Amino acid sequence: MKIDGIPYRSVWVEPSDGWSIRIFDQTKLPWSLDILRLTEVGQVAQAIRSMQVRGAPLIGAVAAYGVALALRKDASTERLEQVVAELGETRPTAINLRWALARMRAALHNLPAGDRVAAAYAEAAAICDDDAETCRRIGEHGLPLIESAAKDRERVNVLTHCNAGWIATVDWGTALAPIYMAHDAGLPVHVWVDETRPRNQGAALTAWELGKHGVPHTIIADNAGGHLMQHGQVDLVIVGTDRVTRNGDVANKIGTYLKALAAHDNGVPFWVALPHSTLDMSVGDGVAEIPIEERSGTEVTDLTGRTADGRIETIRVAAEGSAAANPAFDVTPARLVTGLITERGRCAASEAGLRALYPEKG
Ligand SMILES: CSC[C@@H](O)[C@@H](O)C(=O)COP(=O)(O)O
Repeated sequence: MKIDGIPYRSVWVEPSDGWSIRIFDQTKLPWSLDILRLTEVGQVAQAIRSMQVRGAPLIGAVAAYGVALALRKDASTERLEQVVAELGETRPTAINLRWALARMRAALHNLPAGDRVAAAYAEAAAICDDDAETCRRIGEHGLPLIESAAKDRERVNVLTHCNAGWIATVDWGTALAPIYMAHDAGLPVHVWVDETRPRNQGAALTAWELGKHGVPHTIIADNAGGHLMQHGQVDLVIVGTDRVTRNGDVANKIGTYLKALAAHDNGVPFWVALPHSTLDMSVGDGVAEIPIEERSGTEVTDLTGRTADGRIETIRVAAEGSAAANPAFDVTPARLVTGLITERGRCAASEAGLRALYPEKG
């Protein structure tokens, strides 16, 4: 996608700068567009943990390049196993991270050590190309939902939660891909952007992305969605996901479950967009089995923003001395999900639906 007319992906390599890796520092958006240069696997792990890079597909892609950076120093089998294990621990909920690392391991394990660095860069690049094309196809398969909603409305109101746009993937995004395609096709799409406390990925990142692409949108407090649905102001919900189980349960940013409950109560279609790398067929019951990341309580008690004179500052908004809990994801049971939008088409959020689209998945 483009920023001020210049096409970008969310991660890229600079061969002319020692094959170092570039990402946007997402903790600085929307205030400044800082590009980070990563040359060591430790920097990659830190960028994932601190959420300088985030979004399920993107952390997988960046971790893949992290393997390549690590192997430049030591391409032994022992180091390969170690770095795959270490990067896999950086964030627990998004399965894309482990999917990408398993793919790297499978591609590299049986190669002679001397061939591994070039093969690692090539495999990481293939993961990126795969993700960009997969997300483009998710857009194509989600577009008809917006097209049909547009037939009897002056404006189609889509509500989304967190950021499942192009900066959460390598390109296009998952939940936002159909929205970009609808907007580009001239459809009158408008997006309700949940602010997404505590880290504000909606207000900071989704709103920034949509604004750069010229897509009409309005930021709302997380608690406003149910009210808007009761008053007929939401035509459909589209969210991304960090892991979908074989039953069709959906892990996504904390607060997604409450949106699904409100959508169910109001008869609003609730769609989930995902690439194949987000499917975890080894898990059945998502509520019981998906590990939910617990992050620092300071993300709840504090807020970061830009002051009038341009400084980025973090201030405490909570009462002094109170404890804060910060589960970063929740699981929406399949019964609340209208359907899944994948790169292979749409399906029911169920084992039968997923197996029909992905017969090769174990
Ligand atoms: C295409 S991204 C899908 C999900 O990763 C996204 O909705 C989300 O929950 C991101 O969480 P984050 O904690 O910001 O990495």
